[in-house]
Amino acid sequence: MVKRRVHVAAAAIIREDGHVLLARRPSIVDQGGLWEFPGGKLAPYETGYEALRRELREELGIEILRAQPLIRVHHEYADKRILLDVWQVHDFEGEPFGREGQAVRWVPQAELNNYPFPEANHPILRAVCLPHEYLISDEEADDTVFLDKLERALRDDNIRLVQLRAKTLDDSAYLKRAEQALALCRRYEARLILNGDPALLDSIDADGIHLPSRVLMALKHRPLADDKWLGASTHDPQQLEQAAAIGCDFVTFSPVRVTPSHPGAAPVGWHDFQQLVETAGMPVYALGGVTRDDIDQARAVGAQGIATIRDLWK
Ligand SMILES: Nc1nc2c([nH]c(=O)n2[C@H]2C[C@H](O)[C@@H](COP(=O)(O)OP(=O)(O)OP(=O)(O)O)O2)c(=O)[nH]1
Ligand SMILES: [Mg+2]
Repeated sequence: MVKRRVHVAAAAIIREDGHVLLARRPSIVDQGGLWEFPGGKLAPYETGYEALRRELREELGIEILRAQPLIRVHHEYADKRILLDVWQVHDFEGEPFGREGQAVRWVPQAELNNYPFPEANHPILRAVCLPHEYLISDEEADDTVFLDKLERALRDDNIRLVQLRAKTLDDSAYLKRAEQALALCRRYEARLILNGDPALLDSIDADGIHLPSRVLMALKHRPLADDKWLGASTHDPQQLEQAAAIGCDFVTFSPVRVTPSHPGAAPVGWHDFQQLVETAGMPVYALGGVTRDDIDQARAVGAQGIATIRDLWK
């Protein structure tokens, strides 16, 4: 049987207080009774954005004023192949309500896990909960200098996702720094991801682990519980596939551009990056020679956003 292909535009409407708008699919339709991001199938000749605007008029009675791509998810159901083309809606007119009688609810991000979603939605939930900038900390000999720089990024640049990368520290110095960094991140409600062995989380209750690509490629299973974040560094299609196979929640992909830190590495460029992100099946941060000024460009080609050391670690 040749499976039907379905292209669906859906909306992640995230309020300023972080609540996300969900709707419940009527019990009689496909995936009935499950919660979803409002939206629906593209009509012939419609673009994703046009379909999004029409569906939200029809389903919620709102008029979208501004939206940006969030993530594209390809998923195979038993009866069809689906592309979920998900947009983050930044601005709309009207008060959303269930125009087709469906339940509609603003849900705090922390409670999203309590709602049953269709299988394809897993990466969307990751994308909704992750910020668009990922700060990777630089090598820093002194703890006090390190903490000052970290606090500056949290306070002045509003960073909410931090990777503690410190290859030059030994284990005990790393743990000591991680504890201090975690306390600081907690104060700013930022997440701290440790770069290293998953067993680090037994000693310190950080928010997750970031795997170097070499470690990623050696794993057979996801090495973390589901309530922690698992990230990984990737540089080619095989590593992206492996990240999906072991259930990573997000990845960085590098180098996208020429970067002084890795002068020998061939940059992939935005065009090829877009092809890689399209089938990644999880949020991807562009890394390598990119700055905050590149966030819109990165998102336009499907990325979650950018990851950087240089631009945010000052
Ligand atoms: N809108 C939406 N659809 C989703 C999500 N997750 C997911 O697997 N789907 C699937 C379920 C359906 O097979 C398909 C969306 O179709 P739909 O029934 O909403 O399409 P539509 O609004 O155009 O409705 P219809 O006129 O075809 O009945 O995508 C999601 O988060 N939002
Ligand atoms: Mg619909």
